[in-house]
Amino acid sequence: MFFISRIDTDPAMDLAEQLAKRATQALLDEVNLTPKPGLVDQRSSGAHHDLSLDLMEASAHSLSATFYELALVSWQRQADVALRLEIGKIGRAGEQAMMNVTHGVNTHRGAIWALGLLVSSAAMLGGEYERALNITQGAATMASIGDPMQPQSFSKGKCASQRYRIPGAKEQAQLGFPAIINRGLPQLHLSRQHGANESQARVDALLSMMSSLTDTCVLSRGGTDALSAMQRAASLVLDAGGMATIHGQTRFDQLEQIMLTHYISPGGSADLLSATLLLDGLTPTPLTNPN
Ligand SMILES: CC(C)(COP(=O)(O)OP(=O)(O)OC[C@H]1O[C@@H](n2cnc3c(N)ncnc32)[C@H](O)[C@@H]1O)[C@@H](O)C(=O)NCCC(=O)NCCS
Ligand SMILES: Nc1ncnc2c1ncn2[C@@H]1O[C@H](COP(=O)(O)OP(=O)(O)OP(=O)(O)O)[C@@H](O)[C@H]1O
Repeated sequence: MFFISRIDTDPAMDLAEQLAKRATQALLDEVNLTPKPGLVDQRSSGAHHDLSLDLMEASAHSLSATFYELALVSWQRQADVALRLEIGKIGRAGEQAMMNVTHGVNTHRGAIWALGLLVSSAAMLGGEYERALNITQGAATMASIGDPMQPQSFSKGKCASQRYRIPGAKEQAQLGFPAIINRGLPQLHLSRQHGANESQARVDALLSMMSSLTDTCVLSRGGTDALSAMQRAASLVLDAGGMATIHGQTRFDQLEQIMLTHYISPGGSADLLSATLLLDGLTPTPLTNPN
């Protein structure tokens, strides 16, 4: 007689593992996507003196444990202050773990925030979601609950938000990631439908977000003139047909020139591209209507 030994698997741990793997992969896919204007990619460090592809990849790998913990603690929980406190603590510990790996360089702060909230929301739903909106709405609810333990520290993003009176990373999450829902995901699906290859479609998605996002990375380095110039130039690439066309690629070169002249980098859009790729993998139904 044979006995089959059965090891019970824990659905919460299974989902947490899957979400952590996907979130880390989304960060790796974003940084490896080439060409990107002003950002670290496979060609160069763009407009960054303290970042490199190796550093970004090491940082992405270091965040797997944070995403796993965020998902595990959120499994089938309701959005409330208790959970907000827990994920705030894990998110800040993740920022610290990232800083330890990068020796103090900010590689992925905005990404921990955006992908962390999305991973948490997906786990709150117990992995049961059909559309990206289901996940972004839960993330928005969590982002809107104040964290009483949040330290009142200085940040360039907060400073730019207040100085120019524009929404930053926090507000983007509290509003349910409109840049992803209205720009990144629809553009990704549209470009694929129009025959762009996967890399071209992903760059188009990045450009679509760059054309409207009030990116505090850009504002703190270049002010409103640089932000407007970047938004305009990104939108011209898409107007010309996007990265799958010769005209689009010519406009992309012009955009890249603007980024390097102003020494600016769309870090916020890059974070939201990672989040777009994560959601696209979790909920592959297109947001656009092909008709
Ligand atoms: C909200 C965060 C990102 C801090 O934002 P703040 O603007 O104050 O700081 P900072 O300039 O250091 O980082 C902003 C980051 O967001 C990205 N970003 C910039 N502009 C935008 C924008 N308009 N939309 C989205 N992301 C943006 C940038 O890439 C940048 O890395 C976050 O670090 C935070 O508050 N964390 C606390 C931990 C927590 O509660 N975590 C819970 C979920 S994991
Ligand atoms: N491929 C990428 N290349 C560069 N930045 C990226 C990339 N992907 C995401 N980012 C985001 O951009 C942010 C870095 O922006 P930025 O360099 O403006 O931050 P900083 O270090 O606070 O400012 P500064 O470099 O002006 O001193 C990171 O926190 C990260 O979230």
